[in-house]
Amino acid sequence: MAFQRLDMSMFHLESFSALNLPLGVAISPQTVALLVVLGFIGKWALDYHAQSKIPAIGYSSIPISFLQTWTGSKGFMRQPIEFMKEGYRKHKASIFRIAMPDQEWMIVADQAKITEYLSAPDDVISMDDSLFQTQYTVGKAIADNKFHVAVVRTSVTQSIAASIDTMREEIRRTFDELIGSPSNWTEIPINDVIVKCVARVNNMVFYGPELAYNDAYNDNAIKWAMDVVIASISVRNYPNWLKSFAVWFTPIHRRRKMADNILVPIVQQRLDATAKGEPVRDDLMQWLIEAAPPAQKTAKLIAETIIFLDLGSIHSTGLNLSTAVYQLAAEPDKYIPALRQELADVLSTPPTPGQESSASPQQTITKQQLGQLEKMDSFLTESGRLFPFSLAHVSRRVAKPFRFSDGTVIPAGPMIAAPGYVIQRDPEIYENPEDFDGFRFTRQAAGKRMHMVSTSTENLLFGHGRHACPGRFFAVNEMKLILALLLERYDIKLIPGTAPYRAVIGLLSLPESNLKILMRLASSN
Ligand code: HEM
Repeated sequence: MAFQRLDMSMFHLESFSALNLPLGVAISPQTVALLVVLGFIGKWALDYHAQSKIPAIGYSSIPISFLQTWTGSKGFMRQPIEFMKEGYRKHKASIFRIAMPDQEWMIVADQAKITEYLSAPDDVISMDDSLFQTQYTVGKAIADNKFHVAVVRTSVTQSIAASIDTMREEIRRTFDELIGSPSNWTEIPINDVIVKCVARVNNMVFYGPELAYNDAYNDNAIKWAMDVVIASISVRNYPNWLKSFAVWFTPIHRRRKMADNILVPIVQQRLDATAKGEPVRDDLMQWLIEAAPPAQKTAKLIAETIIFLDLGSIHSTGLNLSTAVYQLAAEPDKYIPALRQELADVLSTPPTPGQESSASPQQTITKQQLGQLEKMDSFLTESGRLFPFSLAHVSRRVAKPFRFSDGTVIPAGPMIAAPGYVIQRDPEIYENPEDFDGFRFTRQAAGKRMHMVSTSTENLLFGHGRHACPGRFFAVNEMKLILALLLERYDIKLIPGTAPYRAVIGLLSLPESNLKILMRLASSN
């Protein structure tokens, strides 16, 4: 992006002004300035030549790169959804460009091309220099080591069935504490309840009671996500070598220190116990310790990985579920009786023997039964389809020039993404796509049914391809458990005169998280 280049040039200009070449040839500041300006113009010309083949949305027609992107970004920030729709309508079979204030994005509308760029090697189309600048906001170890991805995909997923009793117990405890048993309609800040519930359930299952019942840690983990967003926006335009320092001046620095203070001693205890061969909890902390490469097996680096996983798991699960609950509260009569009936039917059918070997005899619901809740699955999938968090999905950085099979070249530098929001509202893919149709997916033929955990280029909530979210199996079971207990225990509806709405800021689309709903004990309780 032009602004970025300009800043870099200014920086180089200052440091070169003191430069003396060998053999006593001194370069005057004027010469350096001229070289930098020529370099800037040359690079701009090359970039402009390479990128101008990709059609842009909302750019001015004046052929000056930074003026074009500046106009484009001003328009995009004002009407992001309209820009995305326009790009998709005009270039559905190809690629279009949009500008954000800090950088340019290549939006790949064609589904075959989405598959192509997702199949490119990581050093060409990279996840690392990502939207959240994780190597600076969370820590470099995360960017360098990916062992946690396999741990989540395998060990966490395999542990779901055995964790269900613990999860349900924590959900019940959180509901008792934060909602109680109101016999009359009572206003409840449901998003707060759900996010706290998810934080507590995850920390209990993954790391044990010491973290799950540490309010300071949970509170920090909940606020962590927003501070990472603020920090990533603040540091993105600095040169890479300055970003680690710039992060000190953002709120994430204080939060990271606080998390470290709590976490590092706990992880250290676990490392010591493991080294001495003492009995330890069989949980995510332990699986991470076991999977970490030797150089990564320190309390500091394991703690960093835990913080990163908190960041990826708590808010995404919480906000997705809150979005679905707002929809439920908007149309309680249409959906609540049918979802309760399905739950009752499934619970009255005993699990197939042998399929739930890890379920305890007193378990109230099993993983197998959660999998049979087709209406609930469809309801959650529909909520994710219509109300994703972002207008752009599977976002990556083009680290090296990338050539599509039709010859289109994307130069190194910009972000690349798929327009998930508009794809998921495409009438050629979904009938009446702008309507919330909670049981839409139950009408699909059994073998071809889209489920919440399915990923495809038409359903991008959890990403797609080899980096698709490895925690989605855990997240979906957790969401179903929370929703099932909510339906069993409470009636819900919107406060008259209110309606769920979303704030769209640039590429982000978030639910109004302060919206309260009315809740009371269900009439049958
Ligand atoms: C509803 C909840 C969740 C949503 C919507 C979600 C969404 C996503 C998305 C969109 C990606 C990027 C995929 C891509 O670009 O292709 C991702 C990656 C990831 N998610 Fe999730 N996630 C959720 C829950 C979780 C949970 C519970 C965990 C851990 C227990 C988790 C761990 C991860 C990890 C480790 C990655 C990085 C994968 C990689 O680098 O290959 N997520 N998630």
